[in-house]
Amino acid sequence: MTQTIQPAQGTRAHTRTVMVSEIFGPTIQGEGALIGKPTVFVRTGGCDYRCSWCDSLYAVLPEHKGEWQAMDSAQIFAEVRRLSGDTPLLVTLSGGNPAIQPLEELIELGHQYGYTFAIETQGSVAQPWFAMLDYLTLSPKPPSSKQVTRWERLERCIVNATNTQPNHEIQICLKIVIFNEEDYAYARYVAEQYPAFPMYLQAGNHTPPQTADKIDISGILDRMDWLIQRTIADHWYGVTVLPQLHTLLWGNKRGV
Ligand SMILES: C[S@@+](CC[C@H](N)C(=O)[O-])C[C@H]1O[C@@H](n2cnc3c(N)ncnc32)[C@H](O)[C@@H]1O
Ligand SMILES: Nc1nc2[nH]cc(C(=O)O)c2c(=O)[nH]1
Ligand code: SF4
Ligand SMILES: [Mg+2]
Repeated sequence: MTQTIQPAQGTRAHTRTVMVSEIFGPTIQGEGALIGKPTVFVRTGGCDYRCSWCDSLYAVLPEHKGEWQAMDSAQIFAEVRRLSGDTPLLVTLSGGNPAIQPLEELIELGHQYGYTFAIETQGSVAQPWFAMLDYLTLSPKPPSSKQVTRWERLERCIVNATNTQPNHEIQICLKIVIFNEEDYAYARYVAEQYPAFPMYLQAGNHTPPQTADKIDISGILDRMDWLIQRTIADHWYGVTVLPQLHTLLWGNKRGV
């Protein structure tokens, strides 16, 4: 799409705001490659997907827009600094889909103060600023989500992320939520396409906030047990199988 709105004369393009659903932490990263690491989350509002089992619909659906706030990077970073007691740490950008927000300035600002940045995104929107990230988690959605993967877009995310400055390194991984055999087959396919990237399989939570009042931890652990047996039966030893640690600890609670 061509840019139709030009900033007014004298207006710096960097005043673009980010739609924010919540900023919280420090807590631990509960998922994937950085599981257990202290982090502050910046959760943006708005998503181009509607996963059937999404656990963060309050950051996805337009009816929650009234709860979101348009913030500039200085405001977001001030809140990150306040929460972290001015001590640099890992900032995790999630959502919604954070890739539809202008986050490059926040990353640039945070880097100046020693903060590092990870993003969680489904790989449906590629941004040039992915190359500025320290960690990129691509979480393409399996059939149970009822979303359709645009493979060329996932590929574009990787191309953009690897187009780094000479002195910068980014770690890329894949994380796929699994509910059933079809999802598992999808994950096998993705791993085959991208053998260079570590693959994390995440046991799905079938009781996200909108579908049940109470979380079914033993059901999630049963699914994880099945998933472990499934990978071992296939001799798939390069994979890592994980739960959502925050879900085991704190259930469907928000802001943790
Ligand atoms: C809420 S999403 C936000 C970031 C981005 N939209 C994405 O999906 O990667 C963050 C992570 O939570 C995972 N997730 C969402 N709902 C889940 C559920 N019910 N069980 C397990 N993981 C879930 C997503 O697959 C994604 O890896
Ligand atoms: N502790 C914790 N870890 C997480 N990892 C990914 C999350 C997300 O919603 O993106 C999340 C979250 O909401 N909380
Ligand atoms: S892509 Fe992520 S935030 Fe969007 S609906 Fe799916 S799980 Fe939720
Ligand atoms: Mg979550």
